[in-house]
Amino acid sequence: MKFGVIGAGQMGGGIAQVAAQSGFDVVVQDVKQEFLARGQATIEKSLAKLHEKGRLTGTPAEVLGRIQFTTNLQDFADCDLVVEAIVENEAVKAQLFRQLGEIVKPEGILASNTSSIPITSLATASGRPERFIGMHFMNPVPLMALVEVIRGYSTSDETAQKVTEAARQMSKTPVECNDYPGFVSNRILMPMLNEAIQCVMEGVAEPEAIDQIMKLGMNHPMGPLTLADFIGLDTCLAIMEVLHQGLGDDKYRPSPLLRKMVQAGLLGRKSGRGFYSYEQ
Ligand SMILES: CC(=O)CC(=O)SCCNC(=O)CCNC(=O)[C@H](O)C(C)(C)COP(=O)(O)OP(=O)(O)OC[C@H]1O[C@@H](n2cnc3c(N)ncnc32)[C@H](O)[C@@H]1OP(=O)(O)O
Ligand SMILES: NC(=O)C1=CN([C@@H]2O[C@H](COP(=O)(O)OP(=O)(O)OC[C@H]3O[C@@H](n4cnc5c(N)ncnc54)[C@H](OP(=O)(O)O)[C@@H]3O)[C@@H](O)[C@H]2O)C=CC1
Repeated sequence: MKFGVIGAGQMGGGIAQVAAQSGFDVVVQDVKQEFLARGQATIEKSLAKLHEKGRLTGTPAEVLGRIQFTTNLQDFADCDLVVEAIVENEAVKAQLFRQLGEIVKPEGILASNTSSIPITSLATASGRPERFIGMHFMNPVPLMALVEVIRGYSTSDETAQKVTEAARQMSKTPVECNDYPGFVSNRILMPMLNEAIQCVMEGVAEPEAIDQIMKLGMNHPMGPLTLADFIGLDTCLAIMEVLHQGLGDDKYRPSPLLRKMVQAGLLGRKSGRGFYSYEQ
């Protein structure tokens, strides 16, 4: 299986790593060499950690050796499955899928790791809606068990079956759902994170207190504000916008504080500051 990944950010890097760990030949693309270098460094760190704990089959060098880094989309021509993990923006993703539909061999499957954007709409842009699907990995990809598999309106049974099988080969548990805004994962998770942000805005409690209450009181592994910083506040805002527009209910309105923080460039862990500060 030749496995393609577009975007070498936190999700794309993680997906490429896990695909290579499961023995696939992987090609990962990003728009600039510096983003590829950053993605490679993150993969190397994660592989070293897994190796140290005895949780890696083979050596980090063997796994890394199965990953080709490129800035050229033509390198996806002979891929059997390509997973897109670029910015959560429908117009940008649709434009990419129009190009990929022309480049990837006709029998190749195209998938999006989108958190919320309609799979059916991206499938139409790709020009191969039967061989298009949502393959939604969770962050951090090397540690999280779930892949949410989202069928678009025209996704074929064969495509769903192949992608489910690929997820299992990657030691993940695929769970299917239908194409509604935010699918299941983010329709339920993101309003909770948005509400935690609203609590900060209204002065209900300090961020640390909100996180502690949810960690100690509900046994969540991370508090909601730590998790929002981890996901990326730009991504959280983009998901809330899709929920708000797609479901047409004001209960999904993005918190004004979330909007303001994104406008200020406070994107969470990836920009060095969100609700908390991080070393870069
Ligand atoms: C937005 C979307 O569309 C969908 C989404 O993905 S939503 C986000 C979904 N994800 C979550 O909700 C994550 C919630 N958090 C968690 O489950 C946990 O905090 C976690 C699994 C991330 C970490 O587990 P934890 O028990 O808190 O332990 P923690 O000590 O932080 O990490 C465990 C180990 O894994 C390691 N680790 C963390 N990330 C790693 C990675 N990417 N690769 C390899 N190792 C990693 C840590 O270094 C740590 O190692 P040590 O034990 O040697 O210190
Ligand atoms: N963060 C999370 O927890 C999760 C995110 N997702 C989804 O995964 C996708 C990626 O998110 P995430 O990894 O967090 O985002 P990041 O910002 O970490 O990474 C996105 C990467 O894609 C690059 N990129 C942007 N546009 C293009 C393009 N046209 N072609 C190639 N590369 C491009 C970005 O470059 P640049 O820096 O220049 O923009 C960046 O390197 C989104 O759709 C998101 O909703 C899904 C599950 C969890």
